[in-house]
Amino acid sequence: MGTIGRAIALALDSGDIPVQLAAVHSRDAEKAGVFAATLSAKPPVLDLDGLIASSDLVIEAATQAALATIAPATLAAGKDLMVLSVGGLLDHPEWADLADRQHCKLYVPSGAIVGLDGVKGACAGRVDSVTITTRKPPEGLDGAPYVVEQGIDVYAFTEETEIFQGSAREACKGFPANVNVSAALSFAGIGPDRTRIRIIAVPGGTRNMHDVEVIGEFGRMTSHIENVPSDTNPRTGKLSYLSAIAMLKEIAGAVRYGN
Ligand SMILES: NC(=O)C1=CN([C@@H]2O[C@H](COP(=O)(O)OP(=O)(O)OC[C@H]3O[C@@H](n4cnc5c(N)ncnc54)[C@H](OP(=O)(O)O)[C@@H]3O)[C@@H](O)[C@H]2O)C=CC1
Ligand SMILES: O=C([O-])CC(=O)C(=O)O
Repeated sequence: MGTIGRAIALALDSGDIPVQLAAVHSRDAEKAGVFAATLSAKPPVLDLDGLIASSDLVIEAATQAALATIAPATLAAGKDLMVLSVGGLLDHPEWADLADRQHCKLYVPSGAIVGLDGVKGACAGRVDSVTITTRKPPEGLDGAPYVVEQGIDVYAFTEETEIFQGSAREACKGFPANVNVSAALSFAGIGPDRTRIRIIAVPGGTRNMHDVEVIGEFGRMTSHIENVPSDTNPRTGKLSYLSAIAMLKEIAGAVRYGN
């Protein structure tokens, strides 16, 4: 029931998508209840087991830490799962196997990144490198575990400054609420250890930006997004929830566009 969860709930409540919001879940049931009461559907606020039991598809939009509980519980119950805290999937390849055994689906929307269709196509052939460069204003990086551990003052920079360079797997540990896009890119592409990421703090920046470059036998592909930070979480760009809403529409519909 954070930024993404509420945006999805509101989209479902508008009635534009043929999907019913069965229930919501939060650590703070009272706070969630206040929000749920504003929806015309008035979904019940349930504990996790109750939510899973009453749903066909569970959408995780919480944290990587919460995903460690939500994913195995949902999949073990044979229910489909959509994951936003995508970095939390990196160290759990067994969840894909569990979904397979339970005949249910694990969905990862593109979220705040663009071009994963092309990356998937490219990876059907030989790909030599995948690199993502993430640029965020200080507010979009503040408080990340890596920033805290390294004692980096993200507000002190006067010009664009690279604060991290490494693999997507390392980045998702150091920046679990900031670069889930690099995990989605890894799954679409060449995996979290070969996918490289640079994270750049942009003083005075107003957009969360991600530049992806893929080089392979197909040639070279680049993508660029300038994502407006959401109103309630500066780390999260608006396309994050719009992408999840679009994926829900496709799941509920008969036609699927793109790859
Ligand atoms: N894939 C992508 O492209 C993107 C992914 N993300 C990721 O998606 C996730 C959600 O993002 P966003 O909505 O912006 O984050 P918010 O911080 O706005 O909301 C997260 C919510 O999760 C709740 N929460 C935390 N722990 C638990 C738990 N154990 N059980 C239930 N609820 C819990 C928090 O509520 P409270 O603290 O009140 O309990 C909070 O309301 C994050 O992990 C974020 O990094 C974000 C942007 C893009
Ligand atoms: O919205 C963004 O820029 C991406 C983001 O927070 C994430 O990937 O975790």
